[in-house]
Amino acid sequence: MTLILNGCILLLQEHQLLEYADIVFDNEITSVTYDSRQATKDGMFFCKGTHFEEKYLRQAQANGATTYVSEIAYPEIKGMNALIVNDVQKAMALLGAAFYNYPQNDLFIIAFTGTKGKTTSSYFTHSVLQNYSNKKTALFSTVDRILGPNPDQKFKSNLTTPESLDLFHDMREAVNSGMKYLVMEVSSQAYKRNRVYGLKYDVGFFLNLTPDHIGPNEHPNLADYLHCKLQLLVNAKRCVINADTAYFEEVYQAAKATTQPENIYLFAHAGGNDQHADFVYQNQESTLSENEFCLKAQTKKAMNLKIAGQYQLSLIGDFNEANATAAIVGAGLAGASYELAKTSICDVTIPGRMESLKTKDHGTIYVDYAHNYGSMSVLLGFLKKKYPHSKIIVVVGSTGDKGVSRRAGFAKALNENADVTYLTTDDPGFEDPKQICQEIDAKIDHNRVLVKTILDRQEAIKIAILHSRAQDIVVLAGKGEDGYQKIKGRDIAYPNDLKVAQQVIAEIEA
Ligand SMILES: CC(=O)N[C@H]1[C@@H](OP(=O)(O)OP(=O)(O)OC[C@H]2O[C@@H](n3ccc(=O)[nH]c3=O)[C@H](O)[C@@H]2O)O[C@H](CO)[C@@H](O)[C@@H]1O[C@H](C)C(=O)N[C@@H](C)C(=O)N[C@H](CCC(=O)O)C(=O)O
Ligand SMILES: Nc1ncnc2c1ncn2[C@@H]1O[C@H](COP(=O)(O)OP(=O)(O)OP(=O)(O)O)[C@@H](O)[C@H]1O
Repeated sequence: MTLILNGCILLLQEHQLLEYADIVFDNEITSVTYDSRQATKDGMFFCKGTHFEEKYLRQAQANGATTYVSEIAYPEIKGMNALIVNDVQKAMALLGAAFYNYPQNDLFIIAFTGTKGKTTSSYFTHSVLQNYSNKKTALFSTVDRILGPNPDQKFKSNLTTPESLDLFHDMREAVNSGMKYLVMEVSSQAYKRNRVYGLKYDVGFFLNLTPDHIGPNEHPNLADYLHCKLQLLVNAKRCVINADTAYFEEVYQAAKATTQPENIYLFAHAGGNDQHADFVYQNQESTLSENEFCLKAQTKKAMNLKIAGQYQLSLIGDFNEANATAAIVGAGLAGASYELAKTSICDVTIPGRMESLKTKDHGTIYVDYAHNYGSMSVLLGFLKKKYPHSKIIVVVGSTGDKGVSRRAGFAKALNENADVTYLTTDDPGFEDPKQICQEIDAKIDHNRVLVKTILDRQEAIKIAILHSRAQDIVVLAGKGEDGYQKIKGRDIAYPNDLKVAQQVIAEIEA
C-alpha cells in the first residue's frame, strides 16, 4: 500500500485541513505511523498527542520517514516534507483510510455507542453474525479484537476504539482475511480524538447515556460527552436507538438530522418508552443461570425484519435483555433470521460480565465489570429485585487518576442496594488507594451499609466469600476480567477476580 504526496495534499485541501505544505522532494509514501519507533523508510509520520516531543520526529526521520504531518512546523528538522494541518487527528484518519485503501467499503459495519452495554451487545451481535456469515465477521471490542480466523488474529484490545491508523490497518487485515462484516464499539473518546473521523456505518446504535468519562483527559462536561456519542448516529446509514435512554429527544433529533425516519429503529422495554417503539422486549422468566424474554415487533418495518419471538440468554441481568435486543435488531438488519439469532445468542458468555460461581456453603458469586454509578446501580438493583431476601455483599474499589465522580457514584449505588461492602483497590494509578476508599466511604450511609476496607484485593475477595452465607450474593465489581492493577504507571499482574474467587472456593471446599 502506498500514498502519493500530491494525493495527500489534495485530500487534506478537500477537507480544509491543510495550512501549507513544505515539499522538499516528491516520493511515494510506503508506510504511515504515529509512533517514531515504528517509522520506516519513505514513511509518513504523524506528530500528535499531549506528550509529543520533537525528539520523536528526529527518531522517525532517523528511521527513514520522509514526510511528517503536524499542527506545528519543526523548522529545525531539515530534509523532510512537512504537511502542516489544522487538525492532525482528522488528517491522520483521512490519510490512514486512503493508505489502507478504504477497507470500510468492503465491510458491513455495525457500530455501538452508549455508556454501558457496548461490549456485551457487540459480543451478542458478533455471535449471531459469525453464524450468519459463515465465520466472516470481525470484532473490534474493548476486550478482544478479532480480525480473521487464525488464532493470532484474535488479541486483547488496548483501547475500546483504536487510533485511526490502527483502525484502518486492522480493517484492511480483516478484509484481506475474507471478513465481510465488522462489529465495533465506538467510544466517545474516539470521536473526541477523531479516531473515526470520516467513517460511515451501515448500522449505528445508541444504547444509553449516564454521566461518566468526565474529567481531565476525557470530556469537560456531560454536554461534550453526549455530543461526541451523537456523532455516531450522524454517520450511520441506519440508526437504532434505545428509546429508554436518558436524553432520548436529543438522541432522536441527532439521528433524524441525517437519516430518514424509515431508517431509524427504536426499541424499548415493555412499560418503558414503548409507545412509539418499533420493538418492545419483555422479560418472561429469569433464573439464577438464565434469562428468557419476548421480543415483539410493533411496526411494519420492524415486522419486516422477522426477528420477533422468544429468546433465551445465558447472561443474566435484565440490562442484558436490552443488549441482546440491540444485537438481534443489528443482526436482523444485516439479514439474519429469528431462528439463527435465537440459536446463536443463547450460549453467549462474555469475559468478566455477569460471570457466576456457586459455592456449597457460602454465597453465589458474581464477577462483573460494573464500574460507574449507572452500571453498579443497574446491577445491584437487578440482584436485589431478583434475590429480595439475600444479603448483597459487594467488593469494589475505584480507579485513580480518572473518573473521580465514580467514587460518589459507587457510594450512592451501595446505599441504594448493598448490605455489606468491602472497599478495596482498583487501578489506583498514582493515587493512594486508601484515600480513594476513604472518599467512597465518606459518602456511604453507615446506617444502611456495613463497610470494611481491605486494600489487598485478593484478601478482600477471600474475606467477603468466607464471611458470606449460603443464601448471600457476593458481587466482585469493577475489574471484570482485568488481569492487572494499574499502579504508578505500571501494569502489575493480578490473577483476575474470577480466578481469585475460584481459588478461594477451592481452598474452602478442599
Ligand atoms: C486521552 C487519550 O485518548 N489518549 C490516547 C492518545 O494519547 P495521545 O495522542 O495524547 O498520545 P500520548 O500518549 O500523549 O503520546 C504522544 C505521541 O508520541 C508518540 N511517541 C511516543 C513515544 C516514542 O518514543 N515515540 C513516539 O512517537 C506516541 O505514539 C503518541 O502518538 O493516543 C494514544 C495512542 O496513540 C492512546 O494510547 C491514548 O489513550 C490513553 C492511554 C487512554 O487511556 N485513553 C482512554 C481515555 C480512552 O481512549 N478510552 C476510550 C474508552 C473510554 C470511553 O468510553 O470514552 C477508548 O476508546 O479506549
Ligand atoms: N445496557 C446496560 N445498561 C446498564 N448497565 C449495563 C448494561 N449492559 C451492561 N451493563 C453493566 O455495565 C458493565 C459493562 O458492560 P459492557 O462491557 O457491555 O459495557 P461497555 O459499554 O462496553 O463499557 P465500557 O465502556 O466501560 O467498557 C457490565 O458488566 C454491567 O454491569
